[in-house]
Amino acid sequence: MKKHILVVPGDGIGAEVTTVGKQVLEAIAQKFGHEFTYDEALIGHVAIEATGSALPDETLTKMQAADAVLFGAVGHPKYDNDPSAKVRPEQGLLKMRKELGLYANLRPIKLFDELLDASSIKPEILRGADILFFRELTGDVYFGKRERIDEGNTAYDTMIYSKYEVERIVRKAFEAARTRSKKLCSVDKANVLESSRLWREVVQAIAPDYPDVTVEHQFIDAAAMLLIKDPKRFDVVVTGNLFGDILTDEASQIAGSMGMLASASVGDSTGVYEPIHGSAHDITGKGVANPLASILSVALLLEISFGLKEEAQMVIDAVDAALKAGFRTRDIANTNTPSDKILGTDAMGSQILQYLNS
Ligand SMILES: NC(=O)C1=CN([C@@H]2O[C@H](COP(=O)(O)OP(=O)(O)OC[C@H]3O[C@@H](n4cnc5c(N)ncnc54)[C@H](O)[C@@H]3O)[C@@H](O)[C@H]2O)C=CC1
Ligand SMILES: CC(C)CC(=O)C(=O)O
Ligand SMILES: [Mg+2]
Repeated sequence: MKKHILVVPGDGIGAEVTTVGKQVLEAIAQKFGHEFTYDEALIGHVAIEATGSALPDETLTKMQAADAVLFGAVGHPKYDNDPSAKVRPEQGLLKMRKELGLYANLRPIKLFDELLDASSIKPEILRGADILFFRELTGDVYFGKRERIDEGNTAYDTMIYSKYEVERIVRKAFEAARTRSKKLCSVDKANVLESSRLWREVVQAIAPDYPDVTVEHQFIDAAAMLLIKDPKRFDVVVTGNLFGDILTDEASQIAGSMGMLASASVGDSTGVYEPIHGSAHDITGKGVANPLASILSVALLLEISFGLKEEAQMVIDAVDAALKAGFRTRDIANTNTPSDKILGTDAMGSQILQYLNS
């Protein structure tokens, strides 16, 4: 199979982990006789420095032309601590999602058995947890009107959803629920927010089209609590952009670390595959970032954009094998397990490549 992949490392550890992700793609190409070609493009802080824009036109054009995008992360402490900055790295990410029509962000939360002890949640609560989040990605408060008024002393952001935006993501979630345990949980704040009441109305209207799927509704605050109390009660979860952003960072603790969670952003055109984590300033440049989220994003890319199920499974098996052999990056190491072999980013990548090349 011939495919063209655009690698967009972005900022901070984004560059460190996508380097490994690309090596994994190439190892798969070699093993299975595929011809993958690659290009790179700028986004985020590095793009602002080079061009003045967080998403240069050239990057967007390359994204539109690619068969898939492997994305790292954006963000720089300079902006986090300067609320007045007008051009910001995160604008590049949001614009990319909007321009490419990436309205569905799939975030699988799957705990590898070997990491049962890496989480701060009790193993008996965690064992068997397997959740698929559908986070709406091009609407909500991230895209509504925002403004400073009252001479800068007051600010507002608008949480806004249209029916069609809710319907398309909810239908995707129902379809996925059909292929899993036929349970869908929709998360909103319909006891307070009008946009959430619209969300719930749409879910209720669509539900009869999927009579084989049992639907439950949870308010975001209760859902956040239940996720930790009893993660196994969830299977497919669908929610808005903001709630999905927050809930999935929380859910990363079910999988052991932010460094374990991959995602697929899909919709109207090229799919973008990205870890759920950010640029992680606190560990940038130290060579300790966990590359497994990027590697598992490669597995999603292979399966979803290219339909290469066997290749995707081999990547997951490689991650499983490395964990079974006791290899850990710092974030998933258990200080009580002396047999853990703690590796840096590249060395963990090498373990995965060794498996794929064997
Ligand atoms: N998709 C994106 O590009 C995202 C960008 N950001 C940006 O990233 C910057 C940092 O934001 P934070 O709130 O610190 O979130 P973050 O996700 O970058 O980091 C949160 C914590 O998780 C750890 N962590 C994250 N990824 C890891 C990995 N692969 N291996 C080991 N540990 C890992 C970090 O060291 C940090 O302690 C900000 O500028 C923010 O705006 C944040 C989230 C998503
Ligand atoms: C930086 C945000 C715009 C994105 C984010 O936190 C995410 O997509 O998980
Ligand atoms: Mg986030």
